[in-house]
Amino acid sequence: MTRFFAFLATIRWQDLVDIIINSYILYRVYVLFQGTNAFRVLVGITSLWILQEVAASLGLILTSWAIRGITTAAAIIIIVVFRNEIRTALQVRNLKTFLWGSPNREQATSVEVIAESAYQMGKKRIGALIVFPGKEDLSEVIHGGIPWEGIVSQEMLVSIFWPKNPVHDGAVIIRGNHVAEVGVLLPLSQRQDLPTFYGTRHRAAAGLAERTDALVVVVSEERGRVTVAKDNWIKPIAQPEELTQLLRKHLNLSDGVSVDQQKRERLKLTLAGVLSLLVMTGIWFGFTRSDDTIIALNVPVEYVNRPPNFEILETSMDEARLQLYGSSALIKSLRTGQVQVRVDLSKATEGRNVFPITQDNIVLPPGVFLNKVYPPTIEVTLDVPITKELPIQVDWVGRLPENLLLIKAKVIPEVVKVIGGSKILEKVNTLYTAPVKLDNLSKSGSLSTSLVLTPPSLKLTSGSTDKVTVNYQIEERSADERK
Ligand SMILES: Nc1ncnc2c1ncn2[C@@H]1O[C@H](COP(=O)(O)OP(=O)(O)OP(=O)(O)O)[C@@H](O)[C@H]1O
Repeated sequence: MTRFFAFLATIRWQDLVDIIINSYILYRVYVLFQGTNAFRVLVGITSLWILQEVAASLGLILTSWAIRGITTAAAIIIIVVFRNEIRTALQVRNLKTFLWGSPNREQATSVEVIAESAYQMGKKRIGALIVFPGKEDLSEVIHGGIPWEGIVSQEMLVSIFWPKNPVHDGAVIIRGNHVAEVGVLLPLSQRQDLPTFYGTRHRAAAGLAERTDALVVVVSEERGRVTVAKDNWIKPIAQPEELTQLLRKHLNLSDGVSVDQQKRERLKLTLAGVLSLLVMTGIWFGFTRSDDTIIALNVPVEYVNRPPNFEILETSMDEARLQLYGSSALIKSLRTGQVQVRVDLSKATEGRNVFPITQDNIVLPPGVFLNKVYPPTIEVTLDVPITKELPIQVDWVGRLPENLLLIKAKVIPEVVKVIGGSKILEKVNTLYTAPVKLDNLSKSGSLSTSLVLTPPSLKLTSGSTDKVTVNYQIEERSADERK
């Protein structure tokens, strides 16, 4: 028991927030995608992944390797094949619905108006085909629609299907409280068991219902009967109330759904919430509480907040050796750059400064902890920058041929101004050019070369250039000199 409480004490508030945020994301993915094909495939991929982990833990090398390949390929395929469905699921009206609401519930379709219109059209023998999409994307199976942004009303529906209207042929698509498209061609059902008096209008309704999760209402021009097609069934509906009920259920509008169904829906969502929480807690434990692993890392030391009037002359160490520990999953995923050692120089003074390296100087990713650090202190010597004029000398290398003699060499400019730490510049009295090979020279002339700033902390003053010209004079040795 005491062990359990000791364990609880190690859980930080950040860990709880972490689990809650990720559980909620998982729960929202379920709410937005439930019932779609993409969701079913996602569940399949997750099951494959679990299977692969089990196979790996049992040591089934080939099986786990093969499942991993299939899972990776399937994850790419899901995005390509279901891109339209994913887009539809994410296409909600506002951020609030995306983060909080139920995607179907916000669209209050006037189901009574639609039911009333269907029976009115039936009475007047006006044929109609009305599609109510579910969660699945229809764009792959329907064709030829004309966009139509109009709020649903009895007058509008009747006038669209009025036989003299140019767009009365085909189906209308209802989204929320809008007629989204008119004149849409639906796929025909190939079923043999449909009654013979069902013509192409009814076959089109059955065809779309078979292929997708849409509900289609048909009004027969010949008989005036209202028929509904959904999944694999198609049946006449005698009363407007019954049609209203069916539409409410399909559109997930609560007051039309029975109390039982509402309860079931609530239970399903609660279960999804609890399951998301359990899954995320499990993943969190797997990640952060697996066996502790220790690693040693060499991390470059960063010196920050250097007072602008000082230069760093010398440091005792450029790297600190850290011994870190944490769960093996976190330690394995550790990348350079996630760990930083920083020494704050804001309070440093001229000369030698000693800084202790403690937990406060080290930035670690969450879940990774410091065990030891070497060295425990770092020495930093700071210096004040000054400007100094230095003569330039040519760095001759190699030898002239035996018969030649370098008489004179002049560097232009002869001096250059550099900026550097006062202690450094105390010891520097000359600046050299880049090495110039004597072996290549055969007669007097001039050449261009550059300056080498040594030590590298030196900088040229503005206006100075690191390019210099060397004019040199070479003469032949006399016979006596050669001897
Ligand atoms: N693939 C289709 N997609 C959308 N609408 C279609 C399609 N095929 C036919 N229709 C609609 O159905 C009408 C033809 O209906 P048809 O008489 O063949 O069918 P029906 O099932 O007997 O219907 P009704 O009882 O109204 O006569 C067309 O004018 C057109 O508006």
